Amino acid sequence: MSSSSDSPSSSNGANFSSVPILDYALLESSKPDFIAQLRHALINVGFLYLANSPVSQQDIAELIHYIPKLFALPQEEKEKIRMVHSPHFLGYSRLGAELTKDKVDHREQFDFATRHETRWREGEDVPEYWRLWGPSQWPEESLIPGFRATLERYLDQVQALSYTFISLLSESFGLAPDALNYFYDTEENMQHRAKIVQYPIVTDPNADDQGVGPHYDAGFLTFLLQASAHKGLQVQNLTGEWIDAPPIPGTFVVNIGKALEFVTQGLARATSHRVLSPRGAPGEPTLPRYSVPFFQNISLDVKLAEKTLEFPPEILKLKEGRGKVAATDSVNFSEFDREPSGQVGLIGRVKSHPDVAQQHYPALFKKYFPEGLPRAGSAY
Ligand SMILES: O=C(O)CCC(=O)C(=O)O
Ligand SMILES: [Fe+2]
Repeated sequence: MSSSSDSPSSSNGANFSSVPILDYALLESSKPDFIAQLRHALINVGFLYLANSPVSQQDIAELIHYIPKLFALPQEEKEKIRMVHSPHFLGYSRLGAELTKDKVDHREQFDFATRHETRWREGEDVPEYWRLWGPSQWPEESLIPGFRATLERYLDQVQALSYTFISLLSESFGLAPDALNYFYDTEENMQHRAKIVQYPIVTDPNADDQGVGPHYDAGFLTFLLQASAHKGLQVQNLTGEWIDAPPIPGTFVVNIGKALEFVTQGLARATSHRVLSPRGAPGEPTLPRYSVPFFQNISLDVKLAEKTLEFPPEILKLKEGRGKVAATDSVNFSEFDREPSGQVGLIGRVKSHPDVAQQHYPALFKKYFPEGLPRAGSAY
């Protein structure tokens, strides 16, 4: 892939006006160039497109083909796998179930995750946050045959890519490829999450256009598949301007979560982003926008402040070139350094999905919602 926006010099260090495109094939032909472009994108932008990844394009096409069918399932079938039935916060969420910055997000979604048997057992002396991870809820196979196998195949591949990518990131910051392994558990004790999201078209010109409000992702890396042709995803640059990140077929959008920003001492930027609802102009298609974000997690038990990575001084200096990062609004993540990451994650989920918490985590529910169930969860 060639584009004027993929060279490190095309967006200046202090700010950015487009999201860089990295070509995974460059790893084979010229690894040092790939690593240099990656370093630039991580430090100065915090967002990048990844073209020619090893994830099978055929599997991606198959997954995309299933998405409208998933949302078109009878409402009662979707309700059968509502998130409220899952102590692992996996399953279906209706349109308008979540708030970001006190406004309703105009999206409907399913939360799925990579295969995992929960390690939490009732009555055993194990941390409650272990219960955060466990099996997904799947729609009835006969209603959408092959969907589960397709999604699992996709998640396996994105999971593998996410581990490779984190070792490339370590190299780009002058560390050994396995320097970040400390933050993961053994493979069978890890679980990563994904959502399949539908953003309906908003036709009323006066209606609010918040698909999802401005936020940071929480974990290490996000791999976003934009699964329809709509624009809508936007990324905030250092001066606060919103930059479009339109779908580019055959690519992932990769971005950094707050936990990775923390452990890399701010070298890898977590960048604020949002989605505007697609607008239905007369004569234009009325199909919704679809996306599939994959969130790479870290070990539930790890405390971020336990491990200080030693970056070469010349790498740390590169942060100076980008100027001051605007004040972050990271209320949700302030406990990261002191608490096990699973505890931080559990509290975040409880706040976002109070109905699930009321059902499965009554003590935490009481603590965070002493007045009872609010109208919707509030993520940020
Ligand atoms: O749907 C998208 O394009 C982005 C979604 C997102 O940022 C999120 O769910 O964290
Ligand atoms: Fe996000």
